[in-house]
Amino acid sequence: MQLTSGWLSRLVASRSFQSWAARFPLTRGAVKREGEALFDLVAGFCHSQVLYTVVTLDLPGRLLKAPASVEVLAEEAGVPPERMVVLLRAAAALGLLTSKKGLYRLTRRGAALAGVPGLKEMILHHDVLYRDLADPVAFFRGETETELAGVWPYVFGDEAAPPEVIERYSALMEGSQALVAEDVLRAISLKDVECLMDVGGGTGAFLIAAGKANPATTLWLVDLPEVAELASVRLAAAGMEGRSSVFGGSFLDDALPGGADAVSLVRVLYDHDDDTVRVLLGKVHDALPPEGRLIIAEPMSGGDAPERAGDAYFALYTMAMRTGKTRSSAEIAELCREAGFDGIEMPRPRRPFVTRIVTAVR
Ligand SMILES: C[S@@+](CC[C@H](N)C(=O)[O-])C[C@H]1O[C@@H](n2cnc3c(N)ncnc32)[C@H](O)[C@@H]1O
Repeated sequence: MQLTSGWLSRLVASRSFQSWAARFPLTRGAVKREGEALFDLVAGFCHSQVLYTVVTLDLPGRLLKAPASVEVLAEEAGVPPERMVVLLRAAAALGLLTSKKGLYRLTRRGAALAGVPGLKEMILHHDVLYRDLADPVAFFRGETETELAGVWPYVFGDEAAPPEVIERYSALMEGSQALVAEDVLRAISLKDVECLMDVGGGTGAFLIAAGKANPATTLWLVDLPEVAELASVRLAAAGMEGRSSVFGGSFLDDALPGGADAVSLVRVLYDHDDDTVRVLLGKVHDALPPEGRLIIAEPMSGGDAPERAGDAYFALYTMAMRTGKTRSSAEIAELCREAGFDGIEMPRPRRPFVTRIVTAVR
């Protein structure tokens, strides 16, 4: 429901109007829906914590094997039965579980939670984000020292982070890459691309998917040296050793290799501030030949039409990373133009919460 004028907002906020609208047949349906939506916002934190507990206790994995009673699940999870029933009913209310004849089982949404690649890991690493948001007013005032930057050490140019930290963030990205690659490769044809260079390509999951869909394309990956090593192993395991090259280095310090006719930046820009993005796009521009293509894919802000995933989740997440920023496709397009690109296109996103896409031509 959108209100554009002040007097209308004041009317809707008034108690007498609310009570009349909740009874009047033509408005009571909308009032009920608005009330429910408002209460969902009130309760959102509890919903997230129920989800976090369900995933931490691996209830989806457990119930995928067989339905189970409160008592069995309580025993297995080490939760008292009278508390377990509260958790299970909460998960049922959120559409994840259902119960029949004393047994809990997964709903379709619960089964999706068990099966969507990378989702479980994403939810589990939210413990850090939730700590960062524990005092949200201080967070928005910029008064907190957030921990999330520690999960992504490269954001402060810390390229020599401990291997376990690098492996953890790489696994997190690799796990969730399948959906991104699916949406990008559906939206964009790479069939005319002779050599695709995936910059900040992680362990190669996107490049492997692109390579499978385009068997004639040569595959190049650029990432920090430790990540590049992991990528070489993955590309070899995918049988793509012969058609791929991996470059270990920093796109902040080094020029990008020249010779590719397309460059992809998948979930890279939103890690960095505008100055770093300008430097990176400038290097991509230098590395591409005339008519070379740039493909940018990541979750984006809705801009003038804010949307839940981009503006009420990723924008907070990237802000907690400290150097990050969730931009709208229009903002990304503008940065591309500044770097000398044109021919900007923004294919309609299939699942904006997974990724949006901006493409440009050198
Ligand atoms: C959020 S991850 C995205 C990985 C992959 N593109 C994906 O979508 O799964 C960002 C990647 O950029 C890489 N990266 C960050 N700073 C970098 C730098 N200065 N030079 C090269 N790669 C960098 C990280 O190591 C990481 O693999």
